[in-house]
Amino acid sequence: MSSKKEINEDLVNERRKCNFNIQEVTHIIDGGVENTLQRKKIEDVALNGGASLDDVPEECMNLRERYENALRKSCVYANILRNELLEITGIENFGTPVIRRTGDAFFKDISPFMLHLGMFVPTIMGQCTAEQQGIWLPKALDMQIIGAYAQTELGHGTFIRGLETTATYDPKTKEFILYSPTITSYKWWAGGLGRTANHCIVVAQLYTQGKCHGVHPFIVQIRDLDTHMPLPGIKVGEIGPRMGFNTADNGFLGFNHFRIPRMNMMMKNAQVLEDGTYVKVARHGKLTYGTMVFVRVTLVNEASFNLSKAVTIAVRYSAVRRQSELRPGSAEPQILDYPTQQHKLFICIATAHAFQLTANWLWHTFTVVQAEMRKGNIDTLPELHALSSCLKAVSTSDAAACIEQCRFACGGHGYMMSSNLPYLYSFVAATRTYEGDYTVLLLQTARYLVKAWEQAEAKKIVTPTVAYLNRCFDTNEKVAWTNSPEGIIKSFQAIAAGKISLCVKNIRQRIKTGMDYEDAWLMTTVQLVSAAEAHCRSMILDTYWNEMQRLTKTSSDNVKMVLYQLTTLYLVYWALEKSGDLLRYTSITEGDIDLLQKEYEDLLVKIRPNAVGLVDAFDLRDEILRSTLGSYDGRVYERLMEEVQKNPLNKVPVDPSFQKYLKPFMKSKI
Ligand SMILES: CCCCCCCCCCCCCCC/C=C/C(=O)SCCNC(=O)CCNC(=O)[C@H](O)C(C)(C)COP(=O)(O)OP(=O)(O)OC[C@H]1O[C@@H](n2cnc3c(N)ncnc32)[C@H](O)[C@@H]1OP(=O)(O)O
Ligand SMILES: Cc1cc2nc3c(=O)[nH]c(=O)nc-3n(C[C@H](O)[C@H](O)[C@H](O)COP(=O)(O)OP(=O)(O)OC[C@H]3O[C@@H](n4cnc5c(N)ncnc54)[C@H](O)[C@@H]3O)c2cc1C
Repeated sequence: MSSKKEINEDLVNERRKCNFNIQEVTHIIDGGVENTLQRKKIEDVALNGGASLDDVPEECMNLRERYENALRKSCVYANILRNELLEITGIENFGTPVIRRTGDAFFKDISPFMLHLGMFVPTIMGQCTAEQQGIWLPKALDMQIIGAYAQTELGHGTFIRGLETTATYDPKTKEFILYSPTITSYKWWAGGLGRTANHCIVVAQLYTQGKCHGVHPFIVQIRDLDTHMPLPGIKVGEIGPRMGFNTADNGFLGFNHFRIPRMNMMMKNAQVLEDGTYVKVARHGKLTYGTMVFVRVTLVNEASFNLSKAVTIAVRYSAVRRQSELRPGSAEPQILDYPTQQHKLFICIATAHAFQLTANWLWHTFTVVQAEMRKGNIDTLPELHALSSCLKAVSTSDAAACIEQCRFACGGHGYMMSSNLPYLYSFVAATRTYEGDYTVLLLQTARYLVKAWEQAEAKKIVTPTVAYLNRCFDTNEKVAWTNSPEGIIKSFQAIAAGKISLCVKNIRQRIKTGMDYEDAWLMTTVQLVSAAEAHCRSMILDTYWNEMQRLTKTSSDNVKMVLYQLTTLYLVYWALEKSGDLLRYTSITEGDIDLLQKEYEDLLVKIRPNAVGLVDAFDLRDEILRSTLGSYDGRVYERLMEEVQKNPLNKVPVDPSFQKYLKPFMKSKI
């Protein structure tokens, strides 16, 4: 066993082998040297302030202890956030992913404040008038009030128009009356709502002057600010243990004719005047869904970040772990030397990069669309919605699959909570469902693609992200296959165009047989989901390749080389995964596929010496990784043993239940 301060010898050797400048890659991932410096500064402040490393692991606590512990740490963390971190970033950047990341040093699971910061505050920013923001925002940012986002109900999550909670305007008292008419109308799932929040945003059907105007957001105080008792007319509680998110106190909420002032309707996009007149302010009906678009955009970043943590853990562990023998009697190899292990892991490194660059690009697109909308131009919103929907769906789904692969790569120890891989998986698995389920969001993108196809058919110019449709439209022939990054990207666009074309053809054929449009659409949805996924993959491949080319223009040769290898690995991996589609929509042959397979295997060999360097370049501090398997020093076995000492079950040599149950049972006669 190595002494405490020593770094595992295999990891030392791996780092010696690394042939590129790790810091350079870190700067690329962070988006520049300045960003790296800023991130490090934020981490120093946040973590030196006392990142609460628990004496007892969170997973060894009971439900109540876990919640209380999470709340205790949330208060410590929020104090650092409001007193120190916001000064560094500026209040306008309070939601920056860099700040969000430091939270992981405090919480293995989730903070009960996450939804306050992640949705309550952004909704006030996005859905309130300037006057309303003046009232709510300072209190929310200073955490004098703590909020949740209660949209989903027991009966409806996806179909927002089907929500049942009502908000009926009473002009006599100038109040809205909130009511939960059925069991299925109870709000369900909102994070932070069960025990922590004293306010929440409630999405409800707005009634005024006898007419329903659809769903609108309201800000509602649900608990007394002093006693924290639920206010009369409010029924609120925790929904119970779940696969992850167990310290987020996800809650339920019902209203019994609960009154709120008129001005608690969030009035940026629509208003109810004192006399009850309904006034629509926004030029687009779906602007009330704005917070969801914002969070979907941020979730691509989340997918990348969480995957980078998982693959850092799995690659470091694979360098330390030795198992089996290649030849009788030979020394046991590092498991990272097995090509099958490299196949599991290197694609995860590349995927984390691909999503990070795509997330940055998407965030930039989001800010441009926001700026346009502030000027009154809403033309680019449908494209943003289509983009954010498919990128959220595919990135969260792929990240969850990759994290699970990282767990497989760590064998039995990956199944330990202390590896952190189960936490990462359950967190990211939820992101595939919340903020819009995978299938549902891909179908939203498909709507956009079908319209874009019809525009291309009518020889109209389509928006930039589907511009390939104009080019592909007339091709009845298969696209010529070329094995180059550009060739693979072009082929993926051909796959997407071919699939969209087929969907349109099938919808039209079904209509010809007498189906109405809705049924024809419904019957084609399996293909529509596949078309939207293909479109999304072509976008990710294109963005990853082009952004990496741009970002490495001035890099040193070895950095250029290793990042080129990784980007190519990603392109070739997906070409192989989708070889059936390539055979269908391009001129690729079986021989070309054999060559791709060979190229893929060669790339694994080339990347192998730099694998540890590549994960080190994510520059994830041990406090943020929180893994017995993945720490920088590679003291895997020592940490697993240390963790055992913290397990409350091991505090006494004989468990009291022995006397209570086991002994009497063993002594009893059959
Ligand atoms: C410490 C620092 C912290 C910093 C914070 C960082 C945080 C980062 C992490 C954040 C984590 C947050 C945790 C979140 C936890 C989870 C929260 C939730 O899940 S909240 C609830 C979310 N719910 C959903 O997402 C529901 C999904 N459903 C929908 O979005 C919609 O109902 C629907 C799009 C599926 C359908 O809506 P509907 O009204 O029925 O529309 P139509 O299908 O009829 O479409 C009509 C038309 O509108 C277009 N459309 C739909 N949505 C939008 C939109 N958002 N924007 C623009 N346009 C939209 C649609 O495409 C149609 O267009 P058309 O032209 O007619 O085809
Ligand atoms: C951990 C977690 C945290 C959450 N936090 C919050 C929160 O803070 N606030 C909040 O308001 N909500 C929250 N939610 C709720 C979340 O937004 C919803 O669960 C999510 O939007 C999915 O909706 P649903 O549960 O109604 O699923 P459903 O819509 O019932 O989906 C079930 C299945 O039906 C399919 N399906 C549904 N509609 C269609 C369709 N039109 N076409 C094809 N297939 C369809 C789906 O693909 C899925 O396979 C949270 C959920 C989770 C898991």
